[in-house]
Amino acid sequence: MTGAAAAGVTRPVCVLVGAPGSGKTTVGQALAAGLGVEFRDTDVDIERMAGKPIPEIFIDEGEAHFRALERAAVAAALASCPGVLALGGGAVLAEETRAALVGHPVVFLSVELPDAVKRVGLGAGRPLLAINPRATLKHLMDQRRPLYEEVATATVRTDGRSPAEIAAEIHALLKQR
Ligand SMILES: Nc1ncnc2c1ncn2[C@@H]1O[C@H](COP(=O)(O)OP(=O)(O)OP(=O)(O)O)[C@@H](O)[C@H]1O
Ligand SMILES: O=C(O)C1=C[C@@H](O)[C@@H](O)[C@H](O)C1
Ligand SMILES: [Mg+2]
Repeated sequence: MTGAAAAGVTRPVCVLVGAPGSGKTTVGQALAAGLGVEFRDTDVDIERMAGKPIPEIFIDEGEAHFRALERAAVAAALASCPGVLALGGGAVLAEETRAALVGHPVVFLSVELPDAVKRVGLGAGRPLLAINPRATLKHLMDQRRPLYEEVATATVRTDGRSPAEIAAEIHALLKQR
């Protein structure tokens, strides 16, 4: 038994970070299935906590309120998720969250703009991409790449690769640890 397990502390086997459309949810589900562990997504936790979809939180209470819910959701999940945990695309903007990720196995799913644009389409369900999705996505990705790299213990490229292939690479990386 590890020290953490002996102390009754639950930690994710893998935390996924990356831009909208990098595949955190899709790859995370495949990875969790392959490892036989639960999959958790902080976006889903936030919607449950707020009792409404993320676009409605942005409209009704604004982005600052959403980010506060997100910081709380990430902290709770890091302390209670025993499986694969996907964070929202903007979670790493919070210094508190970046600090909380230290010591966890964090995989940055990298994606370049052409594949990201294909994957998010018109940005449906992603409030930050509601206007001019391509330009906004480019701006978000440029701003956030250093933050994803700062928290990551490994980076896995996703361009032109299938979710199953990416999940298999992460599975192999986790086995090496
Ligand atoms: N490697 C891939 N190749 C092709 N399509 C992909 C790949 N990964 C994800 N997709 C598709 O791209 C879309 C976005 O993927 P997904 O929702 O998993 O991204 P995300 O990183 O969770 O985004 P968000 O930050 O908005 O939650 C989905 O339609 C998914 O099927
Ligand atoms: O990139 C972002 O800032 C976001 C990504 C999504 O996962 C959601 O967390 C929300 O739509 C905000
Ligand atoms: Mg997602």
